[in-house]
Amino acid sequence: MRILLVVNPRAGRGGAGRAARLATEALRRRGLGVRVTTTVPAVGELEATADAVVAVGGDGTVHHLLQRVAGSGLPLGLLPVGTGNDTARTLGVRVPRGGPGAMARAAEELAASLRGGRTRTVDLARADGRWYATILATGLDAAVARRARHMRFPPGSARYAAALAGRVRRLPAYTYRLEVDGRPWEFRGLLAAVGNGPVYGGGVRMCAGADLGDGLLDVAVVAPVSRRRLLRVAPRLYRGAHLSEPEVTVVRCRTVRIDAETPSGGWADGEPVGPLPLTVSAVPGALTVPLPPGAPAGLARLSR
Ligand SMILES: Nc1ncnc2c1ncn2[C@@H]1O[C@H](COP(=O)(O)OP(=O)(O)OP(=O)(O)O)[C@@H](O)[C@H]1O
Repeated sequence: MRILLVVNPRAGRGGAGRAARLATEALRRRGLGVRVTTTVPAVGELEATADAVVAVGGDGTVHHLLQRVAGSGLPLGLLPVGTGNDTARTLGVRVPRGGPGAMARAAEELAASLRGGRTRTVDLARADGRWYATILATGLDAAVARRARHMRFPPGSARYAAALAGRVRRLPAYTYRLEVDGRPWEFRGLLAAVGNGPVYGGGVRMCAGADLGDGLLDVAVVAPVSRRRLLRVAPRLYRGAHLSEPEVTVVRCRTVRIDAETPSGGWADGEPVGPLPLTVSAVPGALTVPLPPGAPAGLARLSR
């Protein structure tokens, strides 16, 4: 079995090189062939030279790889060394925290999953041809994603909270025009988030009910709120407990067209996707991921 590690030296706080060395050792010890690269190969080259590919980086690294592996059946493993690591959280992959021991454990787990050879498929979303795994942000959250991308401090997922704090002085209200499975829906909103998975922004569970195996998108919209109210509710976002608040509405659908005059357009997996309008569809089973050897039966349920 040939594994290609795609390493992003810019991810997180620069631990990607070390993580890649640990993963290489762990994989070779299990008899797997390993190649390491810092550039994402074209899809034909990937399929011809690798039996599985691993993203050693954060959500941006995974996002760039999704554009190559989605729909191909080529398994994508993760060694999450980014800032937010929301795709890893979504897929139940351990995010190494607490020094070298944690990184070594994550590398061993990854190698054991790939060696085991069991995989499952999960849904992806596609926004005007761009694949993503987590959530497409628009409105306030797109502005937060844009700001977080240009910040170097604080490290880790606290960066998104800091970016939000910098955006709450004047909260926007946009006129949104959605088509949800063809049905028009117009409202004034602070943001609208289109979730394939439940989480973005370093652990914010905006679309907490999103299921990677249901073939559906969870569209969470938030009505305009005061700064005071937002700051009060914000901590609940990390538990998904905001969903019962009166300003929050969630609808499930296969396809949504989303339009609003916002300055930041759409951002998915922490990356810019483009200006609105965007049409997003759920694509069932588009991503194949390795399954840990002791994975519970509940995960295998997602295999198609
Ligand atoms: N193949 C690629 N081509 C161009 N840019 C890339 C590629 N892979 C990653 N990047 C860029 O590198 C930057 C940092 O990578 P990444 O997003 O993986 O780490 P991070 O920002 O620390 O983590 P996270 O996204 O989890 O918060 C991102 O802006 C991303 O767009």
